[in-house]
Amino acid sequence: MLEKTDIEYEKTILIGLITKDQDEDKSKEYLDELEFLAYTAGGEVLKRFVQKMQMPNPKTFIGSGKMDEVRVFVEENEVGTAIFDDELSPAQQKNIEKILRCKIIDRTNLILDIFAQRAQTSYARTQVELAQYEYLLPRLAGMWTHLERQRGGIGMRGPGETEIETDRRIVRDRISLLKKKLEKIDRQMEVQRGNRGALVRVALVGYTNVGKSTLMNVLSKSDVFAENKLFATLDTTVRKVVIGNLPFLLSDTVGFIRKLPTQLVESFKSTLDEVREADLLLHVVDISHPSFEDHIASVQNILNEIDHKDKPTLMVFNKIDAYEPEVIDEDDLVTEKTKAHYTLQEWKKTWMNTTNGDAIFISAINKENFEAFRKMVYEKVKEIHITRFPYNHFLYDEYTE
Ligand SMILES: Nc1nc2c(ncn2[C@@H]2O[C@H](COP(=O)(O)OP(=O)(O)OP(=O)(O)O)[C@@H](O)[C@H]2O)c(=O)[nH]1
Repeated sequence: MLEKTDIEYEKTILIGLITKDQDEDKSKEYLDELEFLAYTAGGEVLKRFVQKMQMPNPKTFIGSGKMDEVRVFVEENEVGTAIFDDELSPAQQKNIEKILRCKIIDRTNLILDIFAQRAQTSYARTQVELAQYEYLLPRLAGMWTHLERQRGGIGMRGPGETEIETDRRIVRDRISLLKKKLEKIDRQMEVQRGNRGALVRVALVGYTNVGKSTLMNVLSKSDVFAENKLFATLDTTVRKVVIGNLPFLLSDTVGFIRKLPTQLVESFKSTLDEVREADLLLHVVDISHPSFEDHIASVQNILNEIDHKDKPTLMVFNKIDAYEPEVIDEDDLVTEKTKAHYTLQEWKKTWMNTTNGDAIFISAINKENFEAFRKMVYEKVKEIHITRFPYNHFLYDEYTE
């Protein structure tokens, strides 16, 4: 496991906006997440700069006065990297580099970088490399030319500098080569999936760091990599799990995040096929996270994008051990909605109603409510099994712990 002392952290600043559709609290939450991403990528955040603006400045993202303040801070503190909380256009990136003269990374680039750092297998590496080249292609002209001396670290993993600076044609060739390589592996994986026979397939989905791998471990008693950093899992792990006497296949796949770069959704299509072909989704949510409702919406958006919004889904609210009730001012308790979000108990009621009972509240770490969860998964898998194989009365008589 990577501890903070194992690597040298890069001096980093974050830059975000408070816009008309994003209030101060939201902006803080987004920057908290960006800081966690930066930390995962190897950055130590010295300061956050936030500006209130109707919309991003088309030339430099933030206004010129603010940019001056940032420039002075960067110079005085020898900041190596400035991370912007949105995707920058190639022109914005170039203009900002000229002013700040440090590495300029946007949210998309940062996520791609973490994926590059985390990719373990040649398949995951190929998928990330493809996404990185697709991100780079429109940004090639004249990019980073004055930054040669500062290469390495955040945002610089993956395609090497010679490729970055060669012309678009070579990059396009590389893209089509990688696509062909992926297609070949995809076909092999399709065959593998086809060979898995008649077992019901269950897929864990959810925002990054919600506890999917931990849950996979406790359900299958295996040893899947779980870490308190984002995107610990990039490759899909599939395990056979038996609950009671009913076997099924459980897959743990890449975590989702707000504004997951489209290049990544595209190149991870086949990893996500595991989700597409699942009979049942376990949508894991970290209920102790203040933005968990936004996370649910982000996951649902990505599921819509990959076209399976209507799949049977069990909402699994994890980390109830870490849930802290929101402290709400007495005066705020006037509306039913506010009241309903007050305690874990009230949350349970709300979600049980919203999901018609397809929700469960657990702690994967200390196994709280775990037997009820196992039983619920068992019942759902059994239901699917019976519908699919009405004549195969199988072994499932009763659920046993
Ligand atoms: N307090 C608490 N922490 C948990 C619980 N379940 C998991 N965690 C922790 O949450 C962190 C993330 O867990 P993972 O299992 O790696 O999460 P993941 O969803 O697979 O993460 P990605 O690979 O980023 O998608 C780890 O530090 C876990 O120990 C829980 O029930 N309670």
